[in-house]
Amino acid sequence: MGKIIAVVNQKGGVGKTTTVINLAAALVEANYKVLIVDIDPQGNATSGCGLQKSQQETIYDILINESDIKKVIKTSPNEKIDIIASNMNLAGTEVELVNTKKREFILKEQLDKVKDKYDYVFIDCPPAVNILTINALTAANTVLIPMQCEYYALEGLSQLVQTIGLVKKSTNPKLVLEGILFTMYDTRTNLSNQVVKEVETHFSNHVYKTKITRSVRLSEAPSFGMSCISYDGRSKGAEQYRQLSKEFIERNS
Ligand SMILES: Nc1ncnc2c1ncn2[C@@H]1O[C@H](COP(=O)(O)OP(=O)(O)OP(=O)(O)O)[C@@H](O)[C@H]1O
Repeated sequence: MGKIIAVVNQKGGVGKTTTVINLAAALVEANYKVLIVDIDPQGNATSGCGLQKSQQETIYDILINESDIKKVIKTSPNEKIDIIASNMNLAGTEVELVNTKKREFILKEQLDKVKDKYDYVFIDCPPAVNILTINALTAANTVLIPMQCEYYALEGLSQLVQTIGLVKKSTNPKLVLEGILFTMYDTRTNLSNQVVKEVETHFSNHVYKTKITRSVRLSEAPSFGMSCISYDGRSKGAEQYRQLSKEFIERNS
């Protein structure tokens, strides 16, 4: 099948990487084949999966040096998730690709060579709308948006929807929304509940019923280079991402 999902939000620190790693880990636990593509120069998905950022070849080599994508794929030591690593080399891509023709399509052309080996491919995007994010949105079938329950998140969401609209008009007409996931959710605050209500009014079918609350285990796991599912499989964070994976699968079946 090889469905490609770009995990996107131009706002930083909203839980993109945490969602990519833990949703992927929950799907692998349920016997699905998953590839993570780290396209963020911060390389947090790379280190969070227990891989060194100083890999010999990374997504940079795929985008800039036309390296063979099959040779760049590594496997995370704990969860056995396939992953294409990233590091700071990627930070200059915008400038390096400036004279490259069809530069928005590089990732798509490369992923087309391997996607059918997987059930799902998740692309962890940087917190910006730049050539890396546009490559991800051009390669993707769908967009998954993690968001926090903050007032400004609503503004950010409408900007993101506009960006998706622009990509649909230019490089990827078939791109659709996979879902909106509330992260670091706090049921006790009125603001959280108001933001959820507002988003559900506009995107009712697309908002995941599963909400990810704040959890210490989820924030600790990356420093051990593993998902929360591997780090503490019985924790609340692990259970919530398993629940999300079930909802994700149901929607995709
Ligand atoms: N549910 C949660 N509970 C507690 N901490 C969380 C939760 N989700 C994410 N975090 C923490 O919040 C921080 C930001 O999360 P994360 O790196 O996943 O966001 P991001 O959107 O990928 O960030 P960036 O935009 O910088 O790439 C990290 O320190 C992470 O461990």
